[in-house]
Amino acid sequence: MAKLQVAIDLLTTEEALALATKVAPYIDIIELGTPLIKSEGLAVITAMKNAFPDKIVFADFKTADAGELEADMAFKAGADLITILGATGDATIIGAVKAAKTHGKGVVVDTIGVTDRVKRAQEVIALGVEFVELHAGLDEQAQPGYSIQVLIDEASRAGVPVSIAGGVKLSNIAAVKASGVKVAVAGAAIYGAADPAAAAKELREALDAA
Ligand SMILES: O=C([C@H](O)CO)[C@H](O)[C@H](O)COP(=O)(O)O
Repeated sequence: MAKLQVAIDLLTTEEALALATKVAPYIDIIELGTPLIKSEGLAVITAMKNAFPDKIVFADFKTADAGELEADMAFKAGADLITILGATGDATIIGAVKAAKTHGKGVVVDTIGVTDRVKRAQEVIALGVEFVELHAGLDEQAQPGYSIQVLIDEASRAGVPVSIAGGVKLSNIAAVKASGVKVAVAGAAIYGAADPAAAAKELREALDAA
């Protein structure tokens, strides 16, 4: 069964907790977006884990260096998963995996900025990461001609555990699931909806039905 992850790209702990409260019944993983963590610091991780101890709390650090140190910081604050950039060197990923093993937590590699996402996903899985996020970030999504189909095609041939992030919404979540992903990540489709709870419920139902 594919998991549903809500990516919270809001800027305050108060807003993030309010959104999570609305959508928690329908989602498995609560992602604290990079802008949110930069705005609120490690305290937002602790606040979210304390409020939702049964959810997987995902700290989108996008770490590029000092992997062991930054992962240790995130896990001590309450994160269950942390992202490390796939574009960085293996040593940073290996360090984060070491910290994850110490804490009994996990590392996700984010392929933002990686040219050959499938090749890099296959490489880093061998380093002990939980799964790889095939990710077109907000800036890449804004480029003319962007289509999530690229990520769906990559997931279909990855052959390793992956998630897709980059414009997941109701109209494409069945195709995202059919590609074999472990996790479907939806940000704006939930936090930008007029009724986030209804949007999360529809995505959950579509994911489970597909
Ligand atoms: O990770 C993200 C981005 O880099 C900003 O932090 C987004 O949360 C991710 O792209 C998912 O969001 P949507 O594309 O809006 O679904």
